[in-house]
Formats: sequence, C-alpha cells, structure tokens
Amino acid sequence: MTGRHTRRKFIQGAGAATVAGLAGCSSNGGSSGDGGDGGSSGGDSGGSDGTTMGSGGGQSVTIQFWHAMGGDLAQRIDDIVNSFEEQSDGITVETTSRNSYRDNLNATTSAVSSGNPPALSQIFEIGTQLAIDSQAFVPVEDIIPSDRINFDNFLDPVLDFYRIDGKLNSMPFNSSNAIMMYNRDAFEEAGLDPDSPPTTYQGITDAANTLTSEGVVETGITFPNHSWFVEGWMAHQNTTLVNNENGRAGRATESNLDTDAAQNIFEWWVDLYDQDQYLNPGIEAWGEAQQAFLTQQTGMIIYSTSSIAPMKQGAADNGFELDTAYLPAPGGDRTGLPIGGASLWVPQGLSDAQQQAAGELLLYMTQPEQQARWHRGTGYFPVREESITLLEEDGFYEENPSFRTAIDQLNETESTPATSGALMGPFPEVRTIIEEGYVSMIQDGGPSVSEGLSQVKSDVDSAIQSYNDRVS
Ligand SMILES: O=P(O)(O)OC[C@H](O)CO
Repeated sequence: MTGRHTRRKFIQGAGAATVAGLAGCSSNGGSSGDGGDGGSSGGDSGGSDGTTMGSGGGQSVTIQFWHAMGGDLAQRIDDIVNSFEEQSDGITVETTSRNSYRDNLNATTSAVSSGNPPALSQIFEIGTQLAIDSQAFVPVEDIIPSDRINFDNFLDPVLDFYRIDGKLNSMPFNSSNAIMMYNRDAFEEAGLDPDSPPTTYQGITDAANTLTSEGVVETGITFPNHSWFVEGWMAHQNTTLVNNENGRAGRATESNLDTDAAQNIFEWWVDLYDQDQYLNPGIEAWGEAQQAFLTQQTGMIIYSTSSIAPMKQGAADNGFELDTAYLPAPGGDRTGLPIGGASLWVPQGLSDAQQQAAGELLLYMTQPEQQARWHRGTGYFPVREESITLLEEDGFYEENPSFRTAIDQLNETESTPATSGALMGPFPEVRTIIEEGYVSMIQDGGPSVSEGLSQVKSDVDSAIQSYNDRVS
C-alpha cells in the first residue's frame, strides 16, 4: 500500500471537545480538553530545559517534534530530521507520529493545557484560528531572526494563508491543493481521451457514465466524504465559506452554507451517488478511497496533491498509469482554491535552548533543498519559489509533469477572500457537521439538498456562535 498518512475516521464529538480544549487554555484558565489519543506517547519537553553537556563540552539539547504524518510520509519526515541532526551542533530531535491531523491537534491541545507541549507541532490549516486563540504559541517571526530567512521567497498563497493580522504565527511546511487523479488506461479503454480529462462537474458525470457503460470500472469516481473538497468548491465559485471575508476581516459569525454555491456542490454530489457513479468510502476515508481507485473499482479519484508520489507507485504496482488534473469545478467559474496541508507551531514556555533548537529545525525544514526533496517524495508543493526553480533546473517537471498540476492550479488561483481560506475556531467541528450533512442527504428518506443544507448551516452557525461566546 502506498505511503499516504492514514487518517482514521473521525470519532463523533472529538471535534467539539478539541475546540473547548485549546480555547479553554487561554480563556478559561487552562481547563483540560479532550485529550484525543492521549498525547504523551512521545514523551514531553517540559520539566527541564532539555539541555545536557555534550562530550565535546558544548551544550546539547533534545526537543520533541509531534507530527500528523504516518507510513511513508512519517519516514520522510524522519529522513529530514536525521539529516538535520547530522549537520546540527548538538540538537537531538525526537519525533512522534500521530498518524492523523485531528489526533495530533487533540494531543497538542491536551499537552498545551497540561503544560507539557512538544517544542514543535504540526497543525493542519484548519487549526490555525484555534491555535491563535489559545495564545499558547510563539509566532515564528519572533523566533527566527529576519536575516536568517527570506520570507519574500515563499509562495504568496502559502504565506498569505498563515500570515494573519500581519504576523506569521506558524511556519508553512507541507502545503497542498485538492486535485483529480485518473487512470489513463481506463480512459483509453472506454474511448475517452486521456489527454483531456474532465474539468467540470458535468464532465465528471459524463466521463463516469462512459467508464461504467463501457464496462471498464464498476463506479466512475471516488473521493473521501471530506469537507476540504467542499471548501475548495465554494472557493471555485468565489463564495467564502464564512462571513467577514472568510473570518479574515473579523471573527466569522456565520457560514454561507445555504447559498447557491453550496447548493450546486451538494446537488451534484448527491446526484452522482444516486446514479451509482460515486463510490462513497466514508467520512474522511482517505485510505478506503485510495484502495478503491488503485484496485480499479473506479477510474477517477479526487485527492490531495500530497500523495502523488505514492499514488503513482501504487498505480504502477497495479498495472496502470496515473495522471493528474485540476480539481473539477462546479461550472464555468474557476476562481481557484485555498491551500491545504499544515504548518509548524512552537509553544510558549520552552527554554531558550529548546526554542532556539526548534527555530533551527524550522529553518532547515524550509530550506529550498529540503522543500524540493519533500516535494519529490510526496507531491506536497514546495512552500518556496527557490525550490521550484531548483526542480525546474533539474528537469524534474519534464520527467514528472503530474507533480506540476497543483502548482499550476495554485498559480492560476485569483487572490480573493474566498480563495484565501477560511479562519474560524471550531473548524474541525464544522468539517464534521458538513460531512455528516452529506451522509444525511444520501440516506433513504433523508432530507433534500436544500433541507439538508439549511440544517448544516444552522448547526455550523451554532458551533461558531458557541465558540465565539467561549473566547470572547
Ligand atoms: O492531506 P493534506 O495534508 O494535503 O491536507 C488536506 C487538508 O488540507 C487537511 O486539512
């Protein structure tokens, strides 16, 4: 099986508990939230300053780095960390893989609440507002001297996502876009042109019908029931997910999940299911979707660019050629997409030596060469222009055009509040509400799309209101 981090299905209720956990740290005097998967298996960095005297008489320091990657991605993180340790002067990094963004967020919020956070934690993009509200982290711009890094060289959409109110709070590391992957051999067998993959909802439906009517696959397409794609499709229609310019001009107070844009998305997605052209792997079921596509039950999959490398290998192992295309758009509009992925956060309360060591690791992990290495092995696009230049000079994209898709898609994205990505404290919980809303709409006797979205909006707005009440 391929090396994508295996993300477990969400356990109902954990999202809401997470919100209370981290936000409570700043506003409720540090009450402990749901610890998720416990959060202590990697050891902790508190209790001492983590420093010892090295054999050469210099000071050594050990730091903890918690991340969300699993499998092959976790190995690639370890490879980068190992090479960092080899060139560093006395810094040891102990990594803990939590295998899922939600689990690592829960573990980190729990550790922050109990005063034992790691020196570095990887938090997915939708945890950004929650982390800021916790007031538990030090902005990376305050840790890394400006003469040690050139942020002007970072990709604008990446930096813009994480630079909030003029401050870069966390270090971009793994950034992604949603894209489509498809089976070129299946397309050819069905009489479809593999050089012209579908680019719209209608195109996907038509291609799915051709693939199945020609008997090439059982079902046209699969993708996890994941709010991330809904978020992208809202942006494609230049509609923000939440008000106040997606929560960037002021705290979000309500969602736009009752708009025509949302209706377009869910009508297509429910209709595709009703036509037996959508293989529904389940809520946030990345692994199941991957399995369905690689075993050629479907001819197309919507996924993250973060997994091109292992997916290409998986396709080759299963005897077909994978290609990539832009995320299909609901209709004629294609404003663009917000970035996905995660960034790296440094908590307050570390010793000077630990904070400095965390800063050194951040610098190393975002070096152009390291970002290029990370991109080659995964599909996450590099967060720096210099890395892309290095890869171009090496001829990487000529040999591997599928790695270019997300970068081109990002470059074509218009910069608008909709594509800048939403900020809101209860985002993990909101994602779950959206995903469960879809489940309700495809159930026998379930609500119509319009009724379902009305309920989703009401539930999301309540979650936002309830969170805002807690942090205000
Ligand atoms: O799988 P990734 O790392 O590309 O992330 C996808 C989403 O942005 C997670 O929030």
